[in-house]
Amino acid sequence: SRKEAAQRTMKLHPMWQQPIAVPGGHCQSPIDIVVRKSVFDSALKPLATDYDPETCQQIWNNGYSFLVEYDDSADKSTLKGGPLQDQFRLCQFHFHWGESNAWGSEHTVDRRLFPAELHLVHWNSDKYSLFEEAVSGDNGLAVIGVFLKVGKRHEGLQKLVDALPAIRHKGSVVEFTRFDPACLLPSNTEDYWTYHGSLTTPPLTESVTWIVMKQHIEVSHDQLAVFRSLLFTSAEEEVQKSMVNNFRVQQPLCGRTVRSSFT
Ligand SMILES: O=C1NC(=O)[C@@H](c2ccccc2)S1
Ligand SMILES: [Zn+2]
Repeated sequence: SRKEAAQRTMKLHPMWQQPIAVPGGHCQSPIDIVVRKSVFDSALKPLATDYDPETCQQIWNNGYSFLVEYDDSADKSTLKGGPLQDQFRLCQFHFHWGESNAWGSEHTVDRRLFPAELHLVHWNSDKYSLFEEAVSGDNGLAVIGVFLKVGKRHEGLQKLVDALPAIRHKGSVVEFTRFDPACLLPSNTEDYWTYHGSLTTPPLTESVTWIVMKQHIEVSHDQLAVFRSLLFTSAEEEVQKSMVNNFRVQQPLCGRTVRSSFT
């Protein structure tokens, strides 16, 4: 088809053919966080996460990233506080990364790129009864973004890294239990930027309260290399494409204010 021909010429994975714009989308993500333009808000509280490792269910390759999914049928792994008024349930976390350590994050800080970015995705269980409803609802989602830097090995991440070879191909899933995602948060959960934005993949809905942590976490070069051993493609496809550069480019701020919880 013309679309496939266009994708072939653009040599882009269908997913990452950057949509030119979302019709009427003035609150898109990710963005560049300009530190000196962020506005300190003393009303912003520390994050209050309360994650239950027993709700961890599986890890799978969805052809764009790998997701660790949690049982969100009850208020067991929750996020409150920060900029949020309501209680949010953790449904999954995943990462975005580059083919090299020079880039890979979705958000940037004063144009600085990080090699990867963790997203912990939560939905508003005070307002909605399902993630699918919250995705397109007002104040539906809260996503915590954590930057990754290459340095010392992250002991908590290793259990996840060891599971990746079993889900190399798109569509593969394995059981993954008793993982506490709190171990992936930086020690300082008081300092963050927050702004109103969107999902960074389709449906790109503008239902997200973004919470981007100021402090990064460190992972080793070898741990990040295992992320890059994953594939965008399923086992049947004749051409295997390595899962790298699965990030969206920064979007216009369109007059939005980024608040900071710290001075
Ligand atoms: O933070 C985000 N990262 C993504 O890949 C987007 C997404 C899309 C659908 C479900 C969960 C997350 S939104
Ligand atoms: Zn993401």
